[in-house]
Amino acid sequence: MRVIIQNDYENLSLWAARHIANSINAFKPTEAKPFVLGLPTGSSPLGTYAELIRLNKSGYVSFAHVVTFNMDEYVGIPRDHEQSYYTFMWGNLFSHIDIKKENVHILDGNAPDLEAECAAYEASIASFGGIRLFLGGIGSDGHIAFNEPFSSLSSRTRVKSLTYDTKVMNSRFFGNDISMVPERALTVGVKTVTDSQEVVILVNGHSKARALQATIEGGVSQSWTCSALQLHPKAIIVCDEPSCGELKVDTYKYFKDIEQDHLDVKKMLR
Ligand SMILES: N[C@@H]1[C@@H](O)[C@H](O)[C@@H](COP(=O)(O)O)O[C@@H]1O
Repeated sequence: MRVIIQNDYENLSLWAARHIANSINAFKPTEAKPFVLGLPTGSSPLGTYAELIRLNKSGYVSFAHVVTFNMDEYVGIPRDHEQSYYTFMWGNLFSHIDIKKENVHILDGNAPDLEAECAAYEASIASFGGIRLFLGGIGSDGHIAFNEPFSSLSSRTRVKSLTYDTKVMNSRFFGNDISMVPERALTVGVKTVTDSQEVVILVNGHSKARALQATIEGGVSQSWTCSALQLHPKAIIVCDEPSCGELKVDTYKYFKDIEQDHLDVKKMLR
């Protein structure tokens, strides 16, 4: 596992976006060989998306041959609801870049048969040869996508009931009214994420400090689904200083030292 510790959220976002853009450029995608990118919602990726938009508008990277799969979607709210992940993704990224509409994949939380929808999503990912890079965030209880604590570490895309904690956290987007937060979501599984060739997870702020500690220093456990990343051959955690508060001093120093030549976001622009 690599851990990139940036001073603040802005540099975390620049690092992640430039890493993604450089990965797309190095892959040299074409229509026949698209770059397959997994994407999250939430507040964590907003800065990364803003920088990806800027890099796209400046001509540094193109999404013309990028295929995306989003991590999750609420069940039972209309697609055009202001809190649907569909609305979030088009508002915060897709409408501002040169991606083709047909290359965007988002789970349909209103599908008549939710299980069939999830199975079709896994099949669609497989039809593109799997995901090349999965970008993710993390919940304060360590969930990735909506893989709540005690989700199987070999889980696949499925319907999940949201925990009370997650509903409380997400109620801030629903007028602070927990009863307005959907009870269920469709989500890719832990294994769907860890099957990707590379996983990049954004972790920022004090509220994520325990989750970061569990991700890096804890044992692999279904009680912190983020810990499954320890078994991944190419996982990168991009975090800020406030989220490092629960790490051992030695752990912190180790990653600062070993990554010291890879932290300067200015040097990432080619
Ligand atoms: N399903 C999403 C996750 O994908 C996200 O990582 C998490 C953290 O959100 P935030 O980035 O706003 O802290 O929230 C939700 O539960």
